[in-house]
Amino acid sequence: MPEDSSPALSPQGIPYTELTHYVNSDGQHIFSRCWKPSGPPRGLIFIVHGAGEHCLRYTDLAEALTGLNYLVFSHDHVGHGQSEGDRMTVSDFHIYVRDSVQHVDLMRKEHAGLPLFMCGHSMGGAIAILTADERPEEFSGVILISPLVVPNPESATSCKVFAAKILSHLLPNFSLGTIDPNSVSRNKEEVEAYSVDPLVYHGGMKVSFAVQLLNATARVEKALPRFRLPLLLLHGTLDKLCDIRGSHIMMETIQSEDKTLKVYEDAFHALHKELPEVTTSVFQEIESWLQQRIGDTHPSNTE
Ligand SMILES: O=C(c1ccc2nc(C3CCCCC3)oc2c1)N1CC(N2CCN(c3ncccn3)CC2)C1
Repeated sequence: MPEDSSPALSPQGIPYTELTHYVNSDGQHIFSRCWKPSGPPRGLIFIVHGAGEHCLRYTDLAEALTGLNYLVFSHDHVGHGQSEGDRMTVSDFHIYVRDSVQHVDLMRKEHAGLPLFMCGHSMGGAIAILTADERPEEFSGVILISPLVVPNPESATSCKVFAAKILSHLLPNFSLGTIDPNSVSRNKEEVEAYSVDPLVYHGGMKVSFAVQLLNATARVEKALPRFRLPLLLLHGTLDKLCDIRGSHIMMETIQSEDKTLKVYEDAFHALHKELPEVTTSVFQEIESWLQQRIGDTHPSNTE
């Protein structure tokens, strides 16, 4: 039987030969994106997106950072956006961490010696924490926007968790329903943009995926006492998806001496896609935090 010579296609039907990508250790094509500054980069920033979304949703943040001479890179996790894999499905949460470590290694080969920061949102925050736990020596700091650290106590009671784990074995694709984007951001334009984005997964969360998110929170809990990197945490008080309590627990548990928690009163989950006054502040906080921590040792940092 001749080998199949037709090019691999993205979920949207685009040949991967036309898309920037890398191939993960399961042979899956992972869509990747790099935003480059006009001049020599002074540092690298790896953006880690959350569940159901994709890396191109971080273009605004990436372009703000390239304007400050950072090189920004990201990818669509397996089963998300333009990467291969069943939609918002993963057999083990560690696959997201493994693929992130692979992308960091690929970028390190091209940009050795530059300080590297990670910025994760929601589930992407959990991936960032676990990636930092695997490769702490790689990173100069971590920025977390409403990270998934502990499950929301209302949505993950011990009874619901037990039921989810049983159901996950019997009916792994059973849908737990969808997230109402109006509960994630007060910005109606952002809600609309998210709701019509064809690269976003708009289906319900499978119970097997929710169990993987629970597994992630358990692994994060074990990793926190080992975390000692410089940290900027940003969280809204009215986050109904990832409880701000998780960020307070992180601040109390980690070994980092350099740690900052910026709380946004009355803000919802997607702080980087919230009301203009919130999102503007989030971008400014990130930029100034990076500015204070990027060593001036690198020639491009002497500007
Ligand atoms: O990573 C997540 C996410 C999604 C669902 C989750 N459920 C849990 C619980 C479930 C029970 C077990 C314990 C974990 O954690 C989640 C994290 N993301 C990224 C976020 N999305 C939401 C929609 N977005 C949005 N919506 C409106 C306007 C702009 N962006 C983009 C970000 C949600």
